[in-house]
Parts: sequence; structure tokens; C-alpha cells
Amino acid sequence: TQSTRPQRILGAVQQNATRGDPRSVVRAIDQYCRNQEWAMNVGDEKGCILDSVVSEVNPATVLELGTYCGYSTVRIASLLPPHAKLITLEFNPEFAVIARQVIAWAGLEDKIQLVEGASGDLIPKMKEQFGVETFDLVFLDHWKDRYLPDTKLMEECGLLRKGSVLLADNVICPGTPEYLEFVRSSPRYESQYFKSHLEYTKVEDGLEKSVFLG
Ligand SMILES: Cn1ncc2cc([C@H](O)c3cccc(CNC(=O)c4cc(-c5ccc(F)cc5)cc(O)c4O)c3)ccc21
Ligand SMILES: [Mg+2]
Repeated sequence: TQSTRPQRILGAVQQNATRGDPRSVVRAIDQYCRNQEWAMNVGDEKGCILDSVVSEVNPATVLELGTYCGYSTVRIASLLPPHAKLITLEFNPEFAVIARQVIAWAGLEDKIQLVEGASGDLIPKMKEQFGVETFDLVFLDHWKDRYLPDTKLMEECGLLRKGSVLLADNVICPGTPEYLEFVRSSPRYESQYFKSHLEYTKVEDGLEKSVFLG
């Protein structure tokens, strides 16, 4: 039977990456998606910007919206201090099955909690069910029309504190116009655009970093 793209990405990890070596997992996925078949990972160019923001924030708690195959999940978690935790939300069970195996191959199960479900349903349960106070860093990479409603929902649920950092992928391509307009015009956010390219292509894209001012 025909394999799926996420299954082929997992195969590339299992064939080319070293168990317990997160950076080799990241490298294996990038090489596969650049040379064999494109996939919607944040990729290496935007990934370097992601690395620098993670290192600067040095977060104890991270929320990722949209796991897909776990590329950015592993990339972020590999930079976290000991005892730091990353919660990643994935509604597509097929993606979740693959991402769990990619995370396991990287040896990062202890830092990462993958929760299956939709962000709109899970965000209100973060405090009671997952013992979260607030998030130091949120990486938005799920459906682009959910970035704004979920940001407002995180505010309403008291999950953001003064200084919490939101980092949003794809603000140019595919684009998140309503979200960009909101974070750039709201007095409660200080935003900065990091110009880059759509993963594995020359098409313009970028990341928007927005600090919640409380
Ligand atoms: C509610 N909820 N809660 C959790 C949750 C999780 C998911 C899934 O992880 C999921 C599934 C499908 C699509 C996405 C969003 N990603 C994209 O659509 C994307 C597209 C492109 C691109 C760019 C140019 C093209 F030509 C084609 C695709 C480049 C990119 O980097 C992307 O991130 C995310 C969905 C909703 C969820
Ligand atoms: Mg993306």
C-alpha cells in the first residue's frame, strides 16, 4: 500500500539520523525535504531564526500549535534547559502517530508532551489538565486562520504573562493577514518581523515575533 509523506519523512529519520541526537533528526528531515519531496516543516532557514529566539527567551514552558511531523518540536526542545517542558498540540491523528516516533528517535520524550486535539478545545484546559501557569514562548504553526482567535483565547485563559513571546510561522506565505494586523496594531504587543523564505524554496516568507506587554 502507498505510504504517506509523513511516513516517508519518518523513514528518512530512521535511516539517516542517530537515535538520541536531535540535531541529526533535524538535519535528516531537512535533507529529505530539500532533495526528495517538499513538506511544511519550518525548515532550516527559518529554523535558525527560531533557534535564536528560543535561545534568547530560554523558556521553561513552551506551547507549540501544530506539530505535523515534529520537526520544530524537536528543534525547539533540543535547545531547552533541563526541566523545561514543551506542550505541542496536534489534531490530525496520522501526524501525531508519526511525530511521536520522530520525538522518540530524537530521545526527547521527557521534554515534550504531544496532546492530540484541536487548539480551540485544548487551550482552555491547559491550566487544570496540564498544570500550566503561563507560557514563556508560543510557536504558532497550525491553521493560519486560527492564529488570531487562539491568541485571543490564550489571553482570555490567562496563559500569557508580561514578556511572553509569540513566534508565528508563515506570516507571508501562506499568510496570516488578520493576525499580523492585530499584533502590529495592538498596544499590548511589541512585534518584530524576521524576513526569510518559505521552507526549501526562494519564495518570501517570515516569522513574526510578538512580545505580550501584559
Ligand atoms: C486547530 N488545530 N489545533 C492543532 C492543529 C494542528 C494542525 C496540523 O498540524 C496542520 C495540518 C495542516 C496544515 C497546518 C498548517 N500549516 C500550513 O498550512 C502550512 C502551509 C505551508 C504552505 C506554503 C506554501 C504552499 F504552497 C503550501 C503550503 C507552509 C507552512 O510552513 C505551513 O505551516 C497544520 C492543524 C490545525 C490544528
Ligand atoms: Mg509553517
